[in-house]
Amino acid sequence: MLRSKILNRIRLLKPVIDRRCMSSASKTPLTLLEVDDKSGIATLSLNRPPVNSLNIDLMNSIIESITEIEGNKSRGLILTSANDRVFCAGLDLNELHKPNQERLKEFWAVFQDVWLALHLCSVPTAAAINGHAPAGGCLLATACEYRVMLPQMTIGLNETQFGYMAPKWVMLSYLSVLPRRLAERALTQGKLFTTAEALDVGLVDEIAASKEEALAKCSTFIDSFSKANPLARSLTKKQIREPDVQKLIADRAGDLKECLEYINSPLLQDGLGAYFEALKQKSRSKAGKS
Ligand SMILES: CCCCC/C=C\CCC/C=C/CC(=O)SCCNC(=O)CCNC(=O)[C@H](O)C(C)(C)COP(=O)(O)OP(=O)(O)OC[C@H]1O[C@@H](n2cnc3c(N)ncnc32)[C@H](O)[C@@H]1OP(=O)(O)O
Repeated sequence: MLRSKILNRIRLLKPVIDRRCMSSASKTPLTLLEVDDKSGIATLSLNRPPVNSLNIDLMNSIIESITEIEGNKSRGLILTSANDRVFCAGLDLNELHKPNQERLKEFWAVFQDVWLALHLCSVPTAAAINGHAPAGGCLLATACEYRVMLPQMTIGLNETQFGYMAPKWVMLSYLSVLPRRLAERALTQGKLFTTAEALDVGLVDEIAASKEEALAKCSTFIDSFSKANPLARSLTKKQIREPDVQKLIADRAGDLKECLEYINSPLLQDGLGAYFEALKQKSRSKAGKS
């Protein structure tokens, strides 16, 4: 079966699930996993300061946590952030800018893996988006089945704003939640939706006033499956998601090759360099360092 093939592959890649990746700087875990004894719902918090940008270690940690959740019979998974301002800033730009080629190959393969693991997770999944969720952050949220977002945040696939085109399978996540015409416009504009706009177009399902409320609303969504047989539910989810998943699985190597060429092209490297520098400059000005 497709799902078990992928999960087996993930397990082969990561045979020890209890050794969750640690941040090399602080030795704190990059994800925090808590399972509520009463509800059986697992909360997975991204914990890579300052902005939960996705590097190889964080993505591996997410995959390991999902594998653990599927193994420990949790009833559902809520994805959230340990940071009050940022859900996830997307891919770590350090991995994309002037990359080491071998590391870039590994990075892209793990990026594909994390999308597959979240997309095919057998238990109900919901994102409590308690901060900004640009690019890869939006991708994690849209791979979940339900989204609850805090006010005054932003979410969207903004790749064209920094000179990139989102890969085909990333676009599919958008198409699974937005009508085609709207997805096309938002993708080409690189639009970041405010929370209110995201609710209006259906990119998120609900707004919550606080993180606690967002978690509670995600739990209510997960509870809505209490009358569904878990196996039948997960097979149905898999069946619906299979065409999108197959598009990536059928050509992972081709996707990797295209991405490497694309990411390495001088024009895109220059654009990304300028974007990243502007981001650092903004951060320095905020801190009063310039
Ligand atoms: C033909 C085939 C085509 C195939 C396509 C191939 C390839 C396409 C690849 C493109 C895919 C991209 C997906 C991505 O996810 S790329 C990442 C995009 N992310 C963003 O644009 C977000 C950028 N960040 C922000 O907008 C803000 O940081 C914020 C998330 C809104 C948070 O704002 P704030 O709280 O004010 O924090 P700061 O801005 O001050 O940042 C603090 C700190 O963090 C650094 N940083 C922020 N984002 C990233 C990041 N994504 N990666 C690495 N570092 C990041 C920022 O520089 C500050 O650090 P310093 O203080 O050290 O400067």
